Amino acid sequence: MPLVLGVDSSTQSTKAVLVDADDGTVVAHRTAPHPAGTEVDPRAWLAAFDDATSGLIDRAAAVAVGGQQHGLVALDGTGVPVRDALLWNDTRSAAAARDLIEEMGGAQACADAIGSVLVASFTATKLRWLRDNEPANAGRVAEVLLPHDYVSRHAARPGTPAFTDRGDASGTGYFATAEGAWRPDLAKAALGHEPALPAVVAPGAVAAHTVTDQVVAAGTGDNMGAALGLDLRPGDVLVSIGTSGVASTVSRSPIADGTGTVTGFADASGGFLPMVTTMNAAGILDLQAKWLGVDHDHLAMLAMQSRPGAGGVTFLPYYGGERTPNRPDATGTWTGLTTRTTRADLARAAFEAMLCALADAVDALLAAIPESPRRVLLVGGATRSPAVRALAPAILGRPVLLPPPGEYVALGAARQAAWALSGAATPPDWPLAGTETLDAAPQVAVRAAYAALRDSPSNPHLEHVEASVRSAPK
Ligand SMILES: Nc1ncnc2c1ncn2[C@@H]1O[C@H](COP(=O)(O)OP(=O)(O)O)[C@@H](O)[C@H]1O
Ligand SMILES: O=C(CO)[C@@H](O)[C@H](O)COP(=O)(O)O
Repeated sequence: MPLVLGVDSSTQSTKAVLVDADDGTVVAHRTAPHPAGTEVDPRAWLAAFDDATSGLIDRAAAVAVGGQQHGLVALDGTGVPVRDALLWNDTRSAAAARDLIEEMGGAQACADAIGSVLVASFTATKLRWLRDNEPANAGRVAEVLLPHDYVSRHAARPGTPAFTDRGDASGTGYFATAEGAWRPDLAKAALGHEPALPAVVAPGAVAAHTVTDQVVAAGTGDNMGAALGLDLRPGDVLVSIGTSGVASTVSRSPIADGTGTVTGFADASGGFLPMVTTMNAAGILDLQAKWLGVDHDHLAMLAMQSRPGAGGVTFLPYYGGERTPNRPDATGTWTGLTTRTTRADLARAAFEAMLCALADAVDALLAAIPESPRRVLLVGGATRSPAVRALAPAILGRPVLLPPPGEYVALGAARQAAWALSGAATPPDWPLAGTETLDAAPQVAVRAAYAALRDSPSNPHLEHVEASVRSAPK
């Protein structure tokens, strides 16, 4: 029974799971926190990797790292970061995204080239921001990595050249996703000169070895890792509620959505991963709990004391700007507050707003793919909340499958490690037992109230970016 180690270097923490390669049983797990913020010294992720994998990695025959997508780890000629990494949820490069889209010939041309329409999350936009705002730093950039590439190389023997996979590469903005090849010309256009890019390792292949000769697999983006961990099939929709809110599915063919709502990523097993991402998800609950001075259990209890519609309170949860819809400069907008509004209503409104944004994401995803929906699965840190579990099927308007509590990105990375270790053509079959079905009557009125506010012409952030994308040349 060989053991394999899967790691999720996600936005808020590193999670490591040690897994039996034969059947996917988790035998041990550890986590280590990351610094907060949208700009982080990437060496903190290496320290968190060392901490979370300590005592586990020595027991593993193979290891793989899943990581938060996008982001910019810019290294100088000696491999030292030229500045702190910019994360996927840092919106300072929104204008750079608009410029690059225009230079590529408009939104549809951009989607045709890379599979997605650029938003501030994508690495290419951060390279352009660096070129325009920190030219001295930009000039020192010799190599550009994604967060998971940087951590994977740390796991490998010193001197190993950097490597990545097509899943995470598809979120850079300089990777032709349908063809599976870098577009170094696009990286050069963004940065001003051509940086070294990591080798793209095939799904299931051995990418490198550790200093003690353990196999290191390619690793991937966290959402691709979750799809692998849950063995997602076409028609399955995975809703993940972590720092980001994500609705994703796997598909055999690429998409190119010129509206920018659905990003057309590659997955970690040779197919594609159409996906809709919101920037504000579990953090909405964190903030609401802080404002009300309660913990998460109390917040959930309060929310369940209110009624559907939260006593008329509705809000747009765009606290950190938003990506879907594309409103990077937006802020939160609360409506419907009266003298009758209670603390319970305020708590309830937070769950409803978070889930309405995710329901929009699911609808947009389903509208963009040819497959009819098979199953909707729910994962991520916020599923620990009983109120999320109670309200998700009601707001999503369909039954939701809740896999047993687990770190599914890390599990997917472990499955990739086991795949590379086996040398087989396909990943090992790991059964998923104990999935619970959540069901509730759909709350159509709650979604209608949210949609009315989201699309209200009086919303100060509505026109700005969406209009600029619409008017980009075809
Ligand atoms: N009981 C809970 N109720 C609501 N939210 C929770 C609970 N436990 C954890 N969370 C939230 O889950 C989030 C972390 O989820 P996770 O999927 O690990 O995020 P990421 O992968 O982005 O690092 C945090 O924002 C945290 O507050
Ligand atoms: O930007 C995206 C997807 O495009 C995010 O989903 C990041 O990949 C971060 O994920 P979490 O840390 O929230 O899981």
